[in-house]
Amino acid sequence: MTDLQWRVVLGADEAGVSYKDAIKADLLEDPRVKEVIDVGVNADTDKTAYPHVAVAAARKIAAGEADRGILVCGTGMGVAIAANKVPGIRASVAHDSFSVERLVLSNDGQVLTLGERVIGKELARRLAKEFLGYVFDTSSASAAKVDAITGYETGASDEAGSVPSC
Ligand SMILES: O=C[C@H](O)[C@H](O)COP(=O)(O)O
Repeated sequence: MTDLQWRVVLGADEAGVSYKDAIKADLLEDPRVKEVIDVGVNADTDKTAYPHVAVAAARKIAAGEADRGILVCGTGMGVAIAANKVPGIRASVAHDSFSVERLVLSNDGQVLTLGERVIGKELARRLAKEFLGYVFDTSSASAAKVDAITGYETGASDEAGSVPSC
């Protein structure tokens, strides 16, 4: 991102709050970030289940109130599965640099999810920073594939029994 600045929504459950707060501190110092929206939880004593946090965050993006999301739970998987239930949201766990790159450049993913019980804090912080360094190219060859995902979500491109090339 060059002249634009991100509005980033953050969320975590009790298992991810420590990393979420570390990433939040980083983002508040990041000149590429103009707004951080924290939907919680804010303490590991808060037992709000991860689907509620993930959907609340994803809805901010779907509503146009945030551009990107970073969600943390124990594995990153539960928050990804939940966030993907919100129409228009593409979320995935990514625990290496290449996957973070492809989450944006291949899949136009708006939500990166991380597992606090899986990777180290410094890697999580680095991946969060890298995530904001990529912008999907709508003129790329990947765009039609992302459009196909959207088509299955909306029903627009569902052709029963057929497997189109793209
Ligand atoms: O995907 C789920 C997360 O890892 C969560 O933090 C822990 O969920 P659990 O308590 O159901 O294992």
